[in-house]
Amino acid sequence: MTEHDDYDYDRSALRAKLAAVDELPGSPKPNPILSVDNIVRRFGGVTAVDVAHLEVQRGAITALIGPNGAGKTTFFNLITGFDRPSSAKRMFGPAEGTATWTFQGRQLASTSAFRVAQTGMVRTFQLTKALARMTVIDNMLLGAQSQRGEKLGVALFPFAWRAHERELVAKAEELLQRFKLFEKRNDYAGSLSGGQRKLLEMARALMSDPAMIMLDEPMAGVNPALTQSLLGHIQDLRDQGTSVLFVEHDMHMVRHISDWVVVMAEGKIVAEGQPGSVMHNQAVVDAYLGSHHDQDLGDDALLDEDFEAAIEAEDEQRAEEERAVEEYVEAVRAAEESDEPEKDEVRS
Ligand SMILES: Nc1ncnc2c1ncn2[C@@H]1O[C@H](COP(=O)(O)OP(=O)(O)OP(=O)(O)O)[C@@H](O)[C@H]1O
Repeated sequence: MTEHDDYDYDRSALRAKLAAVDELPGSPKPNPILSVDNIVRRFGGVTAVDVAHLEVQRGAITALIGPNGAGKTTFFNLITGFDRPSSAKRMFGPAEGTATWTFQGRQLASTSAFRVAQTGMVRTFQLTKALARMTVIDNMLLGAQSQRGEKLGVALFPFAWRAHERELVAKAEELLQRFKLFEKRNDYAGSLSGGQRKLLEMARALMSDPAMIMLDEPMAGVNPALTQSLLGHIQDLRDQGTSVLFVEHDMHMVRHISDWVVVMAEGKIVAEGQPGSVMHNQAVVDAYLGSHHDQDLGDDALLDEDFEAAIEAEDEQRAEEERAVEEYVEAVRAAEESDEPEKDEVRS
């Protein structure tokens, strides 16, 4: 949770400010928590992300939408340190802009996922195989680790370390109660339903009191009974001081809870605006229609080739993501080990 004085706890005041923002790609915000410039990511011949400028308003629930393959997940991976931008392409003359992004005024380019989380920008990530084999409570404690390094003294004094551990378990249990997962605390995370996994991913991210939480498709696979409570949780987070950036295909959710919508297509930001108006924007209509009409559906050979390439890219993407999450978990564990006093020391 952020302690910034300039956080708009009053949502109508926030919306009034956003109503005055130009509905144009890259438009400046009155109080940005995140600002991104010149971020490009290519996979072979595909330019997955090519964002010239984007500002995300502090205190807002911002939705990032766009057709399949628009680059939303890749963009998330880049700014959270789970992926690296492609190096700037040298043209004749000066280099093409260098990727830079700042979060709460801190430069984050070339920062590892673990360090990014320590700055307060925390994303949810799916349960990889290793995480699925851990219990629910252990998943929660893992979520707290990005914060531990900052607690000076905890690493040095065993009594402080023990008290801190107790504090973390209490906090984890409180969050599990809030997300109705307490009864599952000792179950393997892999045994949870799709909706419960989403709740765990969110609860885990909240262990470090992030200033901004980033949710990748929070509604995917969630049954209707849980939808309402998830929406409620997200709005509560905002009201209590956490800015929210989320990727979602479910337009009902986007309209229902977001204060601002950013639209991506073919790697670029093509529109921004308030949820009630942005979908009428011509660039958005074109992006969504274009995504279904740009293939020659009569050419079976082309279709097969495209299909195979798409499947391959998806497999590669999944494997990359799994690798990045495992790397993150390793970094967390290494930090944990260096924090943890020797067992003898703890007993003494
Ligand atoms: N690791 C990878 N290897 C190859 N291509 C990739 C990889 N990751 C992403 N891509 C490609 O980059 C483009 C953008 O993908 P991305 O998943 O970021 O889009 P998206 O907007 O999140 O899509 P969706 O809404 O379908 O999840 C796609 O063409 C995708 O195939």
